[in-house]
Amino acid sequence: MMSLIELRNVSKSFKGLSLFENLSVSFEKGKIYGIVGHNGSGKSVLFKMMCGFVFPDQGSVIVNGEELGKNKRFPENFGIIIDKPGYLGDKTGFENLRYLADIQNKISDEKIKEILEKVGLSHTIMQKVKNYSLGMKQKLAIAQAIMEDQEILLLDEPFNGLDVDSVENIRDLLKSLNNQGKTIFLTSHNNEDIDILCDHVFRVRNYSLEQLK
Ligand SMILES: Nc1ncnc2c1ncn2[C@@H]1O[C@H](COP(=O)(O)OP(=O)(O)OP(=O)(O)O)[C@@H](O)[C@H]1O
Repeated sequence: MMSLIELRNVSKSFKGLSLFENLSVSFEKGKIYGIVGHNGSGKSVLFKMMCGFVFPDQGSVIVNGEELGKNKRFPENFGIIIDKPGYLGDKTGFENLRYLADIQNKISDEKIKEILEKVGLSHTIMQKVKNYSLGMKQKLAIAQAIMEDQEILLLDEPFNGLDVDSVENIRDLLKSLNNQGKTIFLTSHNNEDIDILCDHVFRVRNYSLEQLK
């Protein structure tokens, strides 16, 4: 079976800080993958290379059979949370999603409302994002990542700042997206999230990925 995403002999460093050396790994469609590792080990950089935000110094990243950076500058089909997403503070959560949706595709207002409901933000629809709590911003980031029905989700710390019930809700949401065939990659410093959700788990170690599950 063709891999969904393959990294071939990838090396990446920043100003003498080596993060990956000759990393080769492949990921299949339809799974939930967990990526764990120490602060600063390179999890976010890995995600950025997988979606073409950052290019490896050496080696290649192949998504759906196409090498990133060759013909494809930017792969479609990724829903992404990496770093803190920049929002327009003076706009409501709804308006922020509306704005992002207009840049990319056409999404109906109903669909945006449905997504806000799914992540647990339907009651804050009239509230400005600058007044959102940490957890509310995190839910908005999740909404942004999933609203276009993207096939591949790269979610860096999706549970950050969420209360217990919200963690449950988002876990269920991710499972249902996975049941619909989406491939999900997530990082977490919480082992329970990783254990409960992930089919496979990799740890960033020795400038490479070590498979734990
Ligand atoms: N554009 C960049 N320029 C220079 N250094 C960078 C750049 N991007 C990342 N780094 C460095 O690469 C290392 C890995 O960063 P990364 O964000 O991938 O870590 P992480 O594993 O996601 O950490 P955390 O668990 O804290 O989120 C860090 O030391 C970071 O400072």
